[in-house]
Amino acid sequence: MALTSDLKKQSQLKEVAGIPLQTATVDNWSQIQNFEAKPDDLLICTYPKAGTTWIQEIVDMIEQDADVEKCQRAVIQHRHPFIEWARPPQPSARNAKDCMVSYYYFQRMNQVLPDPGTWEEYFEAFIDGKVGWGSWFDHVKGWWEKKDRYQVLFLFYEDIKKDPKHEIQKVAQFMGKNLDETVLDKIVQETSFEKMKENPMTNRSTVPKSILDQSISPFMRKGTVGDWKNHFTVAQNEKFDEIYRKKMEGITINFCLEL
Ligand SMILES: Nc1ncnc2c1ncn2[C@@H]1O[C@H](COP(=O)(O)OS(=O)(=O)O)[C@@H](OP(=O)(O)O)[C@H]1O
Repeated sequence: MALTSDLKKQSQLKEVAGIPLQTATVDNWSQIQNFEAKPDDLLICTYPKAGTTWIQEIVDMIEQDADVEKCQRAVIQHRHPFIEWARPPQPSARNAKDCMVSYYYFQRMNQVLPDPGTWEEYFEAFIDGKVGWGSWFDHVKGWWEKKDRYQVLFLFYEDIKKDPKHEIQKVAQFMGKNLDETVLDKIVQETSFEKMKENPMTNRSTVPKSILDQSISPFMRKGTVGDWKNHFTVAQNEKFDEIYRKKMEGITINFCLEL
């Protein structure tokens, strides 16, 4: 308990160009900024809680031709290290409302991120981009505007949820892989929420409780589209939609908010 609250106290974020980030990231920023990708590197660029772990597992399963044993070689955060963790594009977007709810629970259970406060407080902080890794709006707008200029595959969490086979096929094509039907079906099965929730290489169960306290909220929490409806009040929803319209003006992007 003491360790937990000490970590929480040290979990204040610092900023780079106005974007709140973890202290270790900010302290190593020059090294991170100098990262040079190799021509065949594949970057997964997700807003927190948008389905990072899901797309990481899908990409690894594609690379390994659905060899489950090979995908068990290490935990997901080692198979696909985070550049900004200073131990070192494929943006995946998830609708802002579900991201907000998922992030709120994550900040409650993650002892190295600041305490999110009440849901009402968090709602305001998220809208203002005063959360780790900054504004959802800036992330999505930034990548959406760049997607046609670079070799970028823009994916939506909600689409993967709706038709995983079709979306996984799209990722494989982007990676230049031709998957036969059996391999594809296996990837769909192995990357389902239920399977990944039970898989110690993806469910973060190997991370100590002093860092991720899964008794507060599991890392693999619900994995659904539309959980925001259980959290947003009518007034919050109206306010959010108004802000969304303003911030996303001129962006022709359609997020699915329920299935
Ligand atoms: N296979 C699969 N299917 C559906 N949903 C899945 C899957 N794997 C992870 N998830 C859900 O994604 C949310 C976690 O997002 P991230 O992996 O981006 O989190 S993190 O930023 O890396 O901490 C988190 O969402 P919530 O359940 O809404 O909290 C996870 O449950």
